[in-house]
Formats: sequence, structure tokens, C-alpha cells
Amino acid sequence: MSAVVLDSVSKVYPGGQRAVADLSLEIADGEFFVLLGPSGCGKSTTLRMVAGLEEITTGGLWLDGRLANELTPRERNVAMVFQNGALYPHRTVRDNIGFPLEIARADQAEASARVVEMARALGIDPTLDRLPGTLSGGQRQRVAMGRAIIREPAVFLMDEPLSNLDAALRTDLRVEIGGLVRGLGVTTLYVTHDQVEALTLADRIAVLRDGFLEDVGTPPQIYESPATAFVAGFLGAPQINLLAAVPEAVPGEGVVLHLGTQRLVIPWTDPRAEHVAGHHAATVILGIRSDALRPTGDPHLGPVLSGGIRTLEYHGHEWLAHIDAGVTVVDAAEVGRRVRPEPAAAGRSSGGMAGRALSLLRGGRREAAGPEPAPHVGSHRRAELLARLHSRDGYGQGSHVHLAVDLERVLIFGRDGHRVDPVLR
Ligand SMILES: Nc1ncnc2c1ncn2[C@@H]1O[C@H](COP(=O)(O)OP(=O)(O)OP(=O)(O)O)[C@@H](O)[C@H]1O
Repeated sequence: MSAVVLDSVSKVYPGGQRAVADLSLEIADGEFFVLLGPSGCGKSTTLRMVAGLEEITTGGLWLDGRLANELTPRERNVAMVFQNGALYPHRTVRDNIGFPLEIARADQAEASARVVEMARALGIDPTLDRLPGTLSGGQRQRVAMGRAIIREPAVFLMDEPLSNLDAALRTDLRVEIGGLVRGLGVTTLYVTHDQVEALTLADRIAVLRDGFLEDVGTPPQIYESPATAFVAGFLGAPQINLLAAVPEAVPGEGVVLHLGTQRLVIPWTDPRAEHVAGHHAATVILGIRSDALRPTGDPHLGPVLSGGIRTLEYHGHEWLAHIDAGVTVVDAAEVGRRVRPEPAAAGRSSGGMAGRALSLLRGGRREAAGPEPAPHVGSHRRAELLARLHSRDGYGQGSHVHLAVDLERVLIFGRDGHRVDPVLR
């Protein structure tokens, strides 16, 4: 077992592509640590640097208190499981699982007993004499896991091990991996872009974006109290409502947040009020999860947002209301982005509501015509607010709805996407 420490680690690929930027993480001995983020954010590169498959450009990697930058993959005593299992196709399941023991020249009788034991633990003992090509995706991943576990490494490195499996199998194997790895107590670094995997498996999660660390914390910390609007937008389904608002500090009342013609008030007794007051007359971003909005009959009782239902979607256990509320939606993917989008992703329309939000977030500054791509601020969503309704309750398309806002759960971010109030970790 081993602690893993990354100290200001950066990776620039030949050709100048910077994949990881100044990343510092401390992963405790025995911790199940998940690297989460969208495609291209540098998760796999980070994992491969820890494995020794990719050179570290600058910074230090420490494994069990030892500087490991120059160690070979074998010297690091880590085991990696890839997305596709990566098994030897001409070797049986038995030989694939036993391969690390064969390399280590372990006692043959003892090795074969351990292989059988491992296969039993993973529920693949009936397949021991089959070739990988005859296995299902889930069975192949179990074999890959078995091969990684059997050598009792100091660190497990898993790169999206479930992403090629169908949803049901993914859930099953997710539970199994969680149980198995926890049982072994081996430090695990697990890469995924799937928030459910991250939230369910991790002791702690680090969220990466464009190679930078956005946030790190336990699943409840990251979900309930994200450090940035990007993280708030990345976690949770349906996606959090991110709305542009202009704060106005009003003595005796609180900080009034103007959202178009609507308003919410953070009373002075709320510790966030003084922080958001510092953004007086600037633009802030409110993060309101759909379950922090509850239909109410009385628009004058407590904080309320109102709007017209554009669409009602039936989701079985609930209805999802898409509501036009005359508010400006902010695109989580672009707020506070430090890296310019690739040319293909740039140049999307910034007109209409998106354009208004963009100009709000830039303090009304007009975008100069020039080579800099315009960050996309706006929404792909069909309406401005998403709210959950437990029943249809007489609502339909075009109905006017008042939504009581659970103010305690509203997150407030500055225009740079960072929380205005201190983020406790
Ligand atoms: N060998 C390479 N040479 C040059 N650039 C690379 C190389 N490998 C990755 N990159 C770039 O580095 C960035 C990070 O890639 P990486 O594979 O680490 O991201 P990721 O978060 O794991 O993405 P995904 O979820 O799609 O696998 C991307 O912009 C990618 O194009």
C-alpha cells in the first residue's frame, strides 16, 4: 500500500499540447480516489504519469514517500486496468490472471491456487479455460481486474474500466469493484467521466478541466458545496440551474439578487450576504438545483421564482418542468474557462439570450472582432429553469408556476465561476 502525492505536476506533450497543468494532489494510503472530468481534461494523462507510462514534464510524483519520477513502471509497483481490459488474446483466462505471478516466478502450485481463488472471488471461475475472445465485456473486465489484483500492487490505477459495458452490467460491476477494492484496502486512483461512478465509488473526487484542478473533496462536499460553477454543472442530473443575477446591497433588507424582472433576497443574517455584497452591481451566477425548487401556491411567501411551463417531461417517478422565467442562463462549460476552446468548438452563436448572458458576464464589454474565439455562454437547454414536480398536479404546457426557492441551498458564484463565499473542505 502506498500514498500517492502529485506536487505541481504538469504534462506538455511533444508538439506543445499541455494536458495537465500544475496539478497537486495528496492521495492517502488506502484511499479510493476518483479523477473526474470531461473528455480531454487530462485524467488519463495523469494516471499514465503515475503508472510511469508517460513522462512527467515538470513537478514531482511521490509514491510511498519516495520520489518516483524516474522509476520504471515495474519499480513503482502499480497495476493498471484499462477501458478495454487489454488481455492477451491467445492466453486463457487462467493464464491471463496468472501472468503477473508467472513474471514474478512465483511457486507454480501456489500461483494456480491463487488464480482459482481470484476467479472465484470475481465470479468468473467457470471461464478459466476460455480465451478472452469468447467472453462478454463484463467478464473480460473481471479478468483484467483479477490480473491487476493478484499481484497485490501498492496502487491500483483504473482508467474508465466500466465505460465499455452496458448500463446494467456497469452498475453491477461498479458495486463489485467498490466492495473488492475496499476489502483489499489498496490505494486506488480511478478515472471516469461518469459522475455517478465518481459519487458512488470515491472517498474523494478531484474534478479536472482543461488540465487544471477545479475542485477536490468528498462526494457530498463536491455535490453540495462545489468550489466552482463548472463543478456544480458537471455533477447532478438534471443539470443544476445556473442563472445570471445582479446583486444590490440594500440596507435593512439584505442583498437583492436581480434576475431579469425577478428578485431573490439574501438577508443580512445569512453569512453569504456580506460576500455577495462585495459583488454589488456586478454579475454573479446563482446555482439552483432543480430539487431546491418546489411549486407553491403563494408567490408572496418566501423566496419565489415564477415562470411559464414550456414543456413537461414524464420521468416515471417525477415530472421535469422546463420553465421560461425571463432569466439568463449561464453555460457551466464556459464559465471561468482558462483555456480557449478548440477552433471547432468556438464560433458558435453568441446572439440572443446567450449573447446577453455573455455581455452580462463580461460586464457589458463588447466582444472585439478578432482571432480570439468567443466563449459560449448560454444554454443548450430548451428553457431557462428546470424544476421537479412530484405529480402533474394540474400543470400543463403554458401553465404559470411559482417555485419556492430553498435559499439555503442556492450556490453563489462570481463571474469568474468561483464561489463568492468560503468553500470549506
Ligand atoms: N500522446 C499525445 N500527444 C499529444 N496530445 C495528447 C496525447 N495524449 C493526450 N493528448 C491530449 O492531452 C489532453 C488530455 O488528454 P487525456 O487523454 O489525458 O484526457 P482525458 O481526460 O483522459 O480524456 P478522455 O476521457 O477522452 O480519455 C487532450 O487534449 C489530448 O488531446
